[in-house]
Amino acid sequence: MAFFVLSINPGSTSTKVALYEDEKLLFSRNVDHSAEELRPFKRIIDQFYFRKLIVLRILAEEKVDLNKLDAIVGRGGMVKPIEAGVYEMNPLLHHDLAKGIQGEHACSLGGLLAEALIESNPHARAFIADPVVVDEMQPVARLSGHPLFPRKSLFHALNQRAIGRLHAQKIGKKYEDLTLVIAHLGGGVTVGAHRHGKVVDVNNGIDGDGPFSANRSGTLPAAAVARLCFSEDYTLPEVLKMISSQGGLLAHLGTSDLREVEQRIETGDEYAKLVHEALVYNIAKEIGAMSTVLYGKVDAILLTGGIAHSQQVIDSLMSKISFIAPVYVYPGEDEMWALAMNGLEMLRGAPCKVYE
Ligand SMILES: Nc1ncnc2c1ncn2[C@@H]1O[C@H](COP(=O)(O)OP(=O)(O)OP(=O)(O)O)[C@@H](O)[C@H]1O
Ligand SMILES: CCCC(=O)O
Repeated sequence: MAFFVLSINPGSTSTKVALYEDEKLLFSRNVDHSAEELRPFKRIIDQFYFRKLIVLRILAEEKVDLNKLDAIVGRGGMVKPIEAGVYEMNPLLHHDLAKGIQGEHACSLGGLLAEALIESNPHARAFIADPVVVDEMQPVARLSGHPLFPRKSLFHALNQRAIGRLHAQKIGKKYEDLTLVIAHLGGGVTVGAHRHGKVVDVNNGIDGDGPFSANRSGTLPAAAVARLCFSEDYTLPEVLKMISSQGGLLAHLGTSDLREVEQRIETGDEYAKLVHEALVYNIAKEIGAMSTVLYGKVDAILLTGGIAHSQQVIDSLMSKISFIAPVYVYPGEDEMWALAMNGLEMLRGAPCKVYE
């Protein structure tokens, strides 16, 4: 008997939905959200009905009967630090996703949407898989320069691991046997040091750590941020938004769409060109840093995420990092497939992890 599994992936700039019949993709849809469209929502949890309507509209257009689904797997979520794996929705997981106990991120809506959409279908199951809070960091990587501010593992765990596995499969090896630097270049940018199947260090993509991205600030000069916080010109939510959703390309150029930035460069916009160069420069620096975490013994550098579609970014990155290790480009992401396959494994009887 075939299983029907729906994947839902709310990203910071998009909502992606895909349906699989066992391993076969039936459809995949992506709806982009402009910064203007998302601006009215004070908190990400406030986007729940907006995103739910988008998913329902896609399902109606694709003529999908919710009662025919066996599982929905949502990307998750800012819950407790947990090991990699698949977790079935339960009341505690619902609570922690809705509250965003480690902060706000669009992906927290994934599990909540999965759960809400199976409400009228008692035979279906709702899961999250390899959430952004997967934490395998080595002890030395957890220390920042002050004990009050330990470094946290918050990254594109699902896609980084899926691309690591895909690459290993392509070269006929096991992911667990490789050392890889994997850079996810999307709405957020995270660069992970993967040592034999564990992500031993990674920049925290959302809290102001590492390169800036489409809409995140990345690392900022700490003292300048502290002064701004006490200037009384900004509230805490405003400063947090600056860091996690209104920084990067968006703050510099008023758009989080790299395609638009590249069009502006073509029309001679010098500032857009400088920001584009700075984007690449900072990503390259982080890749260099993660290569030292692996003592320079890097089997490959893998570039993935929406920004990896840009030939301009790839060419410019290559010139800075190809001396480290062979570079492979996997544009976009394999998250939809990874979500569905994780759900399928559970339906076929694999043990599911319990969030507690
Ligand atoms: N063909 C392309 N050329 C250049 N840039 C692109 C292309 N396609 C997408 N992008 C850029 O990629 C970024 C979005 O990447 P992506 O879709 O991976 O983000 P997301 O899924 O919303 O968030 P995240 O990846 O952090 O979960 C945007 O800046 C977008 O303009
Ligand atoms: C917290 C996951 C990484 C990102 O979206 O930047």
